Amino acid sequence: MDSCHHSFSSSFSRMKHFPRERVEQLLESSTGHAVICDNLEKVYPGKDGNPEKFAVRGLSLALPQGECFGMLGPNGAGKTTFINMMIGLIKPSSGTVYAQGMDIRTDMDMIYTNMGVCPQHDLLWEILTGREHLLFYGRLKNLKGADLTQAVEESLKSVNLFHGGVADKKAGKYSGGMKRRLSVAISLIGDPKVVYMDEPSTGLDPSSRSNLWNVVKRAKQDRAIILTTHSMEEAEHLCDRLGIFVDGSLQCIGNPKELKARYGGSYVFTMTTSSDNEEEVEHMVRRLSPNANRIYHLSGTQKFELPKQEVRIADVFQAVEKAKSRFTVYAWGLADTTLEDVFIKVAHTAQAFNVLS
Ligand SMILES: Nc1ncnc2c1ncn2[C@@H]1O[C@H](COP(=O)(O)OP(=O)(O)OP(=O)(O)O)[C@@H](O)[C@H]1O
Repeated sequence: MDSCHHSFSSSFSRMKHFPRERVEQLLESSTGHAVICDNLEKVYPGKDGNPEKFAVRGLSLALPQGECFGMLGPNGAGKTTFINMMIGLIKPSSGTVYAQGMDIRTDMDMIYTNMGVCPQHDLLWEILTGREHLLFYGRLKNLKGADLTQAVEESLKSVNLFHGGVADKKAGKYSGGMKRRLSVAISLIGDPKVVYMDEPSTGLDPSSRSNLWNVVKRAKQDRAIILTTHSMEEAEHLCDRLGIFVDGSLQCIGNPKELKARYGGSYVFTMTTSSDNEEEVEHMVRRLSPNANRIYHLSGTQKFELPKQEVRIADVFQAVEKAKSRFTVYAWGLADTTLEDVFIKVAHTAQAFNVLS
């Protein structure tokens, strides 16, 4: 699917599904799309007088091998429902997914041999060691004998659970970070070509998280990874493309840079002075950018959004230098849009639109 082909206004419309010929073309193409979602839908039946719930509304997406695709979205957007359909835990209401060309409606048994899952909460046996977990899951992936032993050793080394005998300690004794790394290792054993990871680094300290990111980065070279996350930092670090999922549909797709360029149309300018100079600061900002929008104001500290097409960074620096010669500036800053700003903007605007419609 083309990246970020939506304009902001049209992003509210539902993602169009692929025409049948396009799906067939993708399935046959030699470029090898690891995952193709074709107009996938899930409607939960209404219960106790509540109306039915459209959790996923006609989602179409194609992922090439070697790509890590990130799903961002507010709580309840439908990400888990989407992943649960792809891993065969629940059946779609309509549409389907092809993983490595195999259909989840008919070939799930075959798909399992080539698929890895790292669930949101670690599903480990307290009394089994890390090595035993990997041996078990390796056998499920049809590994045997020397191949199995080698795959387990490599896997333990890749997630840093090999040295010092940790591999042979019971998982019940592992720290949170070690359990998470083991879950990721389990999802990657047997070299699956499609891997789903649900919030892989939630709850990890910064150093364990960075270790885990390295594992994921190495792993994505020759497979497709779909991960959900609430961490913008993680999304930016790991994902080649991101989709922002709101109320059952993808509102936009693109790489982090594209999304920021498309949706982050403003700089954020902050300045702290004494309260007596606040008005002067506001005048200065208005002269720089007539359509500036004050978004924060508290005892001398003010924050403005400056539309990018109106301001030149050099002019901002010049204006600040001038201001400094007239009154005391305690602190100031100019920041570009962050992925978090993009997420909040897209999610809020789409939710507001859905409420109105
Ligand atoms: N079995 C069910 N029956 C009815 N409604 C459901 C069921 N499971 C989920 N839902 C509803 O479908 C919507 C999507 O839920 P889902 O768990 O997929 O969201 P999510 O994006 O994964 O959220 P989170 O980020 O909190 O994990 C929610 O409104 C939820 O209440």
